[in-house]
Amino acid sequence: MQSIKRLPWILQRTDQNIIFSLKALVSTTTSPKNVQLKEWNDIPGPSSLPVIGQILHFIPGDRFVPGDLYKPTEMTMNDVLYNKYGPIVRIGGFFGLPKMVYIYNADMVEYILRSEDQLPNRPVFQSIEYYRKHYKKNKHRSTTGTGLVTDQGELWKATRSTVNPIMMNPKTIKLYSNTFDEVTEDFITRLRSIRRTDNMFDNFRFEINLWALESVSAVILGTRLNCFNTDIPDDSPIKRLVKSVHDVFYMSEELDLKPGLWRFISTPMFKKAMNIYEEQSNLIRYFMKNSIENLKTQPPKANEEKGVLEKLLEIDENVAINIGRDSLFAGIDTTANVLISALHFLATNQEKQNKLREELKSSEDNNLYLKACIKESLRLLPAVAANIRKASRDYNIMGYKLPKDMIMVVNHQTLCHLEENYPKAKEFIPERWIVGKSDPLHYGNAHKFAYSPFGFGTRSCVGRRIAQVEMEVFLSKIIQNFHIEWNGSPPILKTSVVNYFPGNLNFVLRDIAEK
Ligand code: HEM
Repeated sequence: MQSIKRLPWILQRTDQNIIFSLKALVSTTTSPKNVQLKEWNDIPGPSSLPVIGQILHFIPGDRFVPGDLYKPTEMTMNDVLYNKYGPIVRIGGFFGLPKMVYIYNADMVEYILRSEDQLPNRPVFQSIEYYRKHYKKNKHRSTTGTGLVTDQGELWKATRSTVNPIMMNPKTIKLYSNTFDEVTEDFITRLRSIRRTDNMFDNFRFEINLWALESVSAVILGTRLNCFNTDIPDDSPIKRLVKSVHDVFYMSEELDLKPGLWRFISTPMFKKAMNIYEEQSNLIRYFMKNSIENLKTQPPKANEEKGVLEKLLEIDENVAINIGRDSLFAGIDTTANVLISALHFLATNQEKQNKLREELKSSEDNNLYLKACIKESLRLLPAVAANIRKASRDYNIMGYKLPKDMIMVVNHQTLCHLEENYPKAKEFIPERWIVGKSDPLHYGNAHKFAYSPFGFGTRSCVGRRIAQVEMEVFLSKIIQNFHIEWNGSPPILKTSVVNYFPGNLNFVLRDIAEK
């Protein structure tokens, strides 16, 4: 039954209207008017067979089956696509995977992102959107706003304009600097208490995720969750939530970014995903409810600037809950994974690590090198490899006609790895963010749309300022307390909804005093 009910929703989604600025429509053309535009099918891309489409590229390969997009290891899937097919690649249109174009040309990226900046439609989390809006067993199903991650159009705009002045306000976010300091100091105490005799950890990733949850919830829930207590059982809401963030990203990748029939029938993967989304939704509601109740029982603070949750609650409790849900989903693995990659780059570039430590020891308080290390980590390994938009009109891109509703994946990770944008592109060189214009390494020599780790424009990351302060505090305290090394073979990058290094994280953390 579910299959019959779900299909009209998908058709309905493709109808969703986006108001598009006529100015953008007429202002840019990308090929002369008299040239006959080619169709989507003509775009280069992995070979396709009748009925099964490109599926053979997505399954393990051997000499009869290409399999080149099945968990590529040496290169990310984006690098494989760019190297094989060039700056525009056709993917999808089979087995429920919608027709998409992947774009690796910075001028085109700029053109698309600027054109789609009125009411940008980012159709990434379709299975989560389905859960939030349509899944019958969802106890808190809403027919009105479901959050920034899953709403589109005017509904999205209404929430975003409510939230922007609060979450994007540097003064409000600065209020949390001391809290982030305390969180990170407590984290360091925990690291010391659980560190093995070889100065390594059983599950470093989980520890950083706990730190990320503790930090972001200090803002979003207005309270400390005390994630670092050593006696928290494995089935506690805190540990279940951290696990669920990873599980939700994993399920979303399986359903939303890969071929699959869940859009038509209830596959086992679909059922599993709905249970996982439900678990996360319940957990976040549990934390939100506790925080809201606590706030209501506290006496009003005289002359004190109100925090994010208080401000949101004054406007609308539903918006506060939706933002809480999105932030605890989008603000944990992202921040944690960027910091893991920053630590890895610093561990494998000891002279840069020492330089950073020297800066932190000095009396300079602008921390230019610290900020440069974070930018460089985001360049080499952004948490999210690409930004995604659904076309609000027909496009003419590099001689191809991309019809309205086409999903356009505009990549920045691959653009950041090109020498034409960043000389010595594969090397970790934080200095490129500091040196003057005359230096060939100067970041400003790159196309300005090569680097956009937090997205673009009105739909860019709403947690960016929070993440920025969190990451600076984390990295500065860790580097001042520990000498970081990496023990073992280099990690392999997994490109998913969020990039990460799967498997064990072999960091060695020695106390600075020991060195
Ligand atoms: C280093 C950490 C982070 C990175 C790299 C990152 C990156 C991104 C990117 C690329 C987008 C999509 C932007 C677009 O489509 O143009 C996004 C959206 C979003 N992020 Fe982040 N993010 C980070 C941390 C956070 C944090 C800490 C929070 C919450 C406190 C957060 C909440 C969100 C939300 C709610 C959206 C959806 C915004 C909308 O659609 O209006 N993110 N993020």
